[in-house]
Amino acid sequence: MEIILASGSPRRKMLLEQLGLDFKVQPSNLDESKVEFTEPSELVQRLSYLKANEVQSDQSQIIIAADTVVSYQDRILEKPASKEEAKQMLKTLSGTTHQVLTGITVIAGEIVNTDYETTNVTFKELTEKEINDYIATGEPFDKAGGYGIQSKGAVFVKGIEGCFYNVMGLSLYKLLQMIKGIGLEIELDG
Ligand SMILES: Cc1cn([C@H]2C[C@H](O)[C@@H](COP(=O)(O)OP(=O)(O)OP(=O)(O)O)O2)c(=O)[nH]c1=O
Repeated sequence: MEIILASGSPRRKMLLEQLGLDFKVQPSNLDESKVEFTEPSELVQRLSYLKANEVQSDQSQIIIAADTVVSYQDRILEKPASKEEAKQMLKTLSGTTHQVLTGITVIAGEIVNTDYETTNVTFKELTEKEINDYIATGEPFDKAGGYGIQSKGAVFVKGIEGCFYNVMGLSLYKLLQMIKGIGLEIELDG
């Protein structure tokens, strides 16, 4: 069966490559702003499903899609659209613990499996200069919450509770569980 990663995220591609799987990348064109939700977990699951569903063109494919948001108290932080927004996000996250939620959908023919994973991330107190310097690296703009734990944003992270790869955008543990959950065997290359 052909495996398709329905994502334009270079991190998700890298993570899936880590498993040695043979797959194609086909990002979805979903307009993420139109989706209604009550809980962040509902949002990420729904978006992952809609992305996967949009890309599926053939019953013989296995489609994998995901969506990541940062949640702090009653706010949802997606990708910052401007320097100002990135600054506000990083100020919000400074010295606190927030949640990173990633919804994952696996579709194989008519079988659909959607689930999500949460990781708690604790940031150190950030100074104005640290925030400005970090924004100047350009890193925040394609990442939920305005930081990347896998790159320079790592220096802000005091600790995490849960799966690291979930913060990067795709928990490999969860994905494998979900693939097995729908009765598929994935062979990891030796
Ligand atoms: C919090 C955090 C997020 N991210 C990234 C993962 C996701 O790529 C991105 C959240 O945006 P998403 O909308 O989940 O994904 P995307 O737009 O990059 O790609 P696609 O919709 O095509 O699948 O934030 C990191 O890389 N590191 C981090 O520490």
